[in-house]
Amino acid sequence: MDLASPSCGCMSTTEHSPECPTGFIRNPHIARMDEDFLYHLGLGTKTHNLPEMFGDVKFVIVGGTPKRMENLAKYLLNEIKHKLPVGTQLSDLTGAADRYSMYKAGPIICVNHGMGNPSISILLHELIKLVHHAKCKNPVFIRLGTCGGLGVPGGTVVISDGVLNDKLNGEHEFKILGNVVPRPTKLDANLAQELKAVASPSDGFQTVIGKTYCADDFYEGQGRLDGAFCDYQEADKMRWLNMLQQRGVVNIEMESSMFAALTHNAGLKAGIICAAIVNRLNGDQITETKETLGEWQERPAKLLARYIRRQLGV
Ligand SMILES: O=P(O)(O)O[C@@H]1C[C@H](O)[C@@H](CO)O1
Ligand SMILES: O=c1cc[nH]c(=O)[nH]1
Repeated sequence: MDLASPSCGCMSTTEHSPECPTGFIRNPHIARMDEDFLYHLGLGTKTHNLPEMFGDVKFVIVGGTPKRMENLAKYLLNEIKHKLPVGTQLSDLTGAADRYSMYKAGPIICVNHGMGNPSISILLHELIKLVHHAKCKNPVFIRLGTCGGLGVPGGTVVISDGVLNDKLNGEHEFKILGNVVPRPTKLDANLAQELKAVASPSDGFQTVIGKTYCADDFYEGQGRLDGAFCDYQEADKMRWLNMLQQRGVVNIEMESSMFAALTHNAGLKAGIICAAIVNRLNGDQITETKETLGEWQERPAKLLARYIRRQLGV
């Protein structure tokens, strides 16, 4: 399969420059389509005026659950002091699609991605097409989530500066037409530093930067001993976790490799900021109270709000 010669003038189909003139999508078929309907978002180029609805979007925030994204949008709305048009309220913009939920807080959209790489992949294809069709200018994509920490206590905020796959390299292996197509899982280094720069010693929690290991599931894929199945021993698990730690891995979650590979392929500035909800060197079960988990999950949102306010100058 020849995937090596993009028409945009970039080095290759896997290394587009952020200034790439073709926009965010790398698909010549789309321009030939009469209509592009983003099925899982319930939005289309004919049914909706996407530039009018989303042309002002500067930040695309994704995270697992619909409720977290709705609460985040409410919080950010207040933080950036944005007033919704009179007579309107924050509501799910995905209409009848009923797969993902999307909330718009001025120049920010908050969308839930479900669990795992396949789920976030569908969403990102459609979000990347959305910002393309809406003609958004330099939107920044950020995944805001939870993770297992590696050698950091629960409540630590982890900013990713790279993503490793199960082969311990910085690629996501896409399966396309029966071929394995590796694409780099690169995140924006400046964005990681910008997010870290808004953390403060007075926050009452620590914020660290490190590598993220992306797993395909929560249990055996992350070396847990508490899944329905387990054919290895505690010592095997610890050997693997220690080996990951030696490679610079600070956290483990389930969407980072797809997120990094797709946003990088689109030439988008992108980053990942997560709250660790367990230190995997100490155990597997998540046993904190709902209140504690809720407070921990607000921590990355606080840093995100400071970063966005700084960018918007508000
Ligand atoms: O961002 P969230 O908290 O939804 O993501 C992590 C990774 C998995 O999707 C999920 C597993 O509990 O949490
Ligand atoms: O341990 C954890 C916690 C949250 N999400 C994960 O994928 N793993």
